Amino acid sequence: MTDTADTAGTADRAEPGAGAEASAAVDAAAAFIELDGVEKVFDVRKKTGFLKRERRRVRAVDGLSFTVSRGEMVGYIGPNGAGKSTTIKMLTGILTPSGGRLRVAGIDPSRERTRLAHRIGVVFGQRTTLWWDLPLIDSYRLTHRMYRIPDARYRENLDRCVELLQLQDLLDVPVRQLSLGQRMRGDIAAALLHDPEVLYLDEPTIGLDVVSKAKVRGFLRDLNAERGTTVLLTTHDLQDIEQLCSRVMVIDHGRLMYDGPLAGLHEAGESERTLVVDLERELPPIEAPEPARVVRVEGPRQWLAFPASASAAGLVARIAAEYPLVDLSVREPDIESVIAKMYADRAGA
Ligand SMILES: Nc1ncnc2c1ncn2[C@@H]1O[C@H](COP(=O)(O)OP(=O)(O)OP(=O)(O)O)[C@@H](O)[C@H]1O
Repeated sequence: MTDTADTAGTADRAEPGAGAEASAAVDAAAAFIELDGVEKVFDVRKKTGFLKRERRRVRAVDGLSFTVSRGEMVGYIGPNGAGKSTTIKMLTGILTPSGGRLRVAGIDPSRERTRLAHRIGVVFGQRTTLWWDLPLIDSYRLTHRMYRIPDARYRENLDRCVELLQLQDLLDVPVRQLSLGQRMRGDIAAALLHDPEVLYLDEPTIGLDVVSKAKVRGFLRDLNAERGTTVLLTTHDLQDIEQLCSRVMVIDHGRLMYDGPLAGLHEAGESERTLVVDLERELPPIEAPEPARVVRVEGPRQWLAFPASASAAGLVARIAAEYPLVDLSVREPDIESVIAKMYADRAGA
C-alpha cells in the first residue's frame, strides 16, 4: 500500500453485531495512531519427525484498521493469542507488518524506529526495562543519557514521577529487590522520563494488589489529563478499562471485533457480575430477586450472577435482610467471559 494522505484517518469501527466492516470517518488531522489493513503473518516451523519439519503460517494480525486520536486513552483487549502484543510490537517498530499501512505520529515505526523511540514510551507488565542489579536511580540516569534528555527536563520529569509514583524511598534500592508493584511504578517512570507523546501499556496492573493498582491508575489518569499523553492500554483487568478508558477495542484472531465504549461491550455481551456471599451456615440456594440467580453453592458460600450494568446495592440489602450474612464480595466479569458472551449473542442473533 502506498503512503498517501487519502488513506489516513479512516477507521473500521466495529459495532456489536455489525461486523468489522462497519466504518466511520475519524478526524484525520487528530489521528495520532493510524492502522489501515495491517497484517502480520509468522512462518512457524515445527518438527514433526526425525527429519521432517512442517511449515505453518500464523496470521497474528489480520487486516486491522483503526485510528487513535491524540490524547485518547484506549483499552485494547482480547483473549490470549488474539494479536494484542503483536500489534503493540508493530506500533513500536520491533516487528515489521507483513502488509497494510501503519503510522504513529506520522512515522513508519519499523523504518524509523529510533526516531519514533523518542516520542513513545512502552511498559510491559511482565518484563522490566530496568537494569536488574542496579539501584533504580541508575536506570534513570542511563535512560537520561540514552535518550539524550536535556538536563532540566530530565530533572523536572524525574521529580514529578518520583513524587506522584511515590518512589522517594526506592531510588537507591536495586531493582531485583523491589516488589512487583514498586517495580511497575519504577518502570512507568522510566518510560516517561523523555516526555513521550504516546504510552503503550501492556498489562500494567498484572499481579498488583488493590493499593498498587489504585496508585498506577491514578497516576495514568493524571498524566493523561495534565499532559494529554495518548495511552493504549492492554489488560485482562476490566477495572483498568472501566477506570481509565472511554473507548475500548476488542481484538480476536487478529481482527477488530468491537470498537466503542465499555458500556456498549457489556450490553453487547450482557455480561454479568458475581456476588459471593458467606452465610452463617449451609442453606438451600438463596431466593434472589430477578434477574439475579444462584449459580453455585459450596457449603455456606453461594455465588449469585447478576447483570454487570445493574447496581449490587439493592441485591445486597435484600439478601442481608433475609439471610444470616457473614461476609460478601462482588467479582467483576473477566474479559474472556465478556467476549465469549458477545460471540454467543452474535451467534444466536
Ligand atoms: N514470534 C512469533 N512467532 C510465531 N508466532 C507468533 C509470534 N508471536 C506471536 N505469535 C502468534 O501470534 C498470535 C498472536 O500472539 P500475540 O502474542 O500477539 O497475542 P496476545 O493477544 O498478545 O496474547 P496474550 O494475551 O496471551 O499475550 C498467537 O497465535 C501467537 O502464538
